[in-house]
Amino acid sequence: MAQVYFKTKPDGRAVFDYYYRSNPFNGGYVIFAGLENVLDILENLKFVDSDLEFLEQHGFEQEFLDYLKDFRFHGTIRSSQEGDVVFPNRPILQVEANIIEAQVIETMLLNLLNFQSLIATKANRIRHSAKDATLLDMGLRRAHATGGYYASRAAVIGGFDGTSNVKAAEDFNITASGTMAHSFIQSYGDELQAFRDFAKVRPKNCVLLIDTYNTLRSGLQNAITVAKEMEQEGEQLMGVRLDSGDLAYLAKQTRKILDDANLGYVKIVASNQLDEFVIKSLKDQGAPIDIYGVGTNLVTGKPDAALGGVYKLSEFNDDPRIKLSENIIKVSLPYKKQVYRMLDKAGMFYGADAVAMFTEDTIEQMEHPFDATKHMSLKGFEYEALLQEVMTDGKRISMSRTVTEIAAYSKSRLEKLPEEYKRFQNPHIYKIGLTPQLKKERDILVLKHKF
Ligand SMILES: Nc1ncnc2c1ncn2[C@@H]1O[C@H](COP(=O)(O)OP(=O)(O)OP(=O)(O)O)[C@@H](O)[C@H]1O
Ligand SMILES: O=P(O)(O)OC[C@H]1O[C@H](OP(=O)(O)OP(=O)(O)O)[C@H](O)[C@@H]1O
Ligand SMILES: O=C(O)c1cccnc1
Repeated sequence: MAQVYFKTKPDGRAVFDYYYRSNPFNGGYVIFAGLENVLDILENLKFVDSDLEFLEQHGFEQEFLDYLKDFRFHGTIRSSQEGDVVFPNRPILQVEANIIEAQVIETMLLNLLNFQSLIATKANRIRHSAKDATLLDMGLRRAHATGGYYASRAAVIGGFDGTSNVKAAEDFNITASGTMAHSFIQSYGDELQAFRDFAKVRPKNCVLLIDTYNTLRSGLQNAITVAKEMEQEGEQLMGVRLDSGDLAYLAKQTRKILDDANLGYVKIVASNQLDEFVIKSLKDQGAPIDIYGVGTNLVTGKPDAALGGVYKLSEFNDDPRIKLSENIIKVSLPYKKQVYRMLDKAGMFYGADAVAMFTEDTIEQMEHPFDATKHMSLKGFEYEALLQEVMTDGKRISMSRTVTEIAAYSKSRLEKLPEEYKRFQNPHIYKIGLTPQLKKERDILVLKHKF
């Protein structure tokens, strides 16, 4: 496509929208993640000699390859802030650029935003169940190959506290954490000696895995012995980890036995195929678990596996563009747009985002995108414009934000979303409406292209 654009309309200006059509996990929202990584790539995007040689072998013309040699992204990006709570069928990010530049970045942008938004959302659901407990990502070994790297980043944006993925911890400046594997204890055969050696070499943040042989009769007793020995050395055992069996029963027994041994400070860590539902159930059963380690279900976004975000052309050389579909919900929104979020008197999200043409300066009403009987007056509402310019002419216009800052922002945004949108069963549906002008212009284009 890029080579054809280069030969036929090299100066074409495009506007593309990134959005998704339905919430994952039957949930009520998505946590938008991956923006900083997209901006990093856009600032540094180029074709090196080996890329050009590869493309030459695939029949691309010399003139086009010469163009790619000096290729840089010079576009403008307007976007929701990374970490914000977002909803289906409204632009989350908008790219305004030369058509070749805007097209070449499509798959990279979708890959980063769809995956990280899926995992940040899953992480946030787990955070919702875990309440104030500590959450650790343990998923790299079960992740879809290199996806694990970005999953660890997204997990922290969604509310996790740390990761066992040391490379992600180093690169994204997030907390690295870990306990021990069964193989460590198996290698000794003698569980007590394994615990002793570990505690001696790594006394700080030491967590002993107690289910290799028998959780209550062997692992816990040996952990208590080592905890007492650590006290003699002026150290404290941080915790014990349960990784099998009935986690509620074992956590209650473990807590009682630790407390009876005057080890009230020793924390209980639990892992084993956890997700938001198991953690909620454990909480409901009163399991005294302080720290949850979550792997597979987090980093694979189980059971959904992908967020179906799309990248659709909405304007070309200042003319609106539309994509029709048999399925009315899949008809795209033409024109360059802005999205406004309605706030209630207390500054909480009211439950409605209005999509407007970028050129509209007052918005007074929003209409249901397809149901002519449904509309809502926006008069008297405070609102926020959600698509903010983050990149102009290929350059970021503000400092990049750290993962910790993004996570804090995400938390503050979620606090503004009323609880009924966060529940797991039949969450309240957040309203997305179109201004009458945008709806009218969309319908004119639908009729123009209809057969
Ligand atoms: N009290 C509980 N309430 C609800 N779910 C639990 C409870 N205890 C454990 N689970 C969950 O039930 C599932 C049990 O899985 P599984 O049968 O593989 O465990 P296991 O047999 O104890 O472990 P392993 O095979 O590793 O020895 C896991 O997802 C676990 O997190
Ligand atoms: O269950 P997940 O949510 O995916 O969490 C991570 C799991 O990975 C580890 O087990 P694994 O069997 O890989 O190794 P281990 O022998 O070290 O426990 C760990 O003990 C957890 O059980
Ligand atoms: O630190 C741990 O205990 C850990 C890390 C990754 C996977 N399973 C366990």
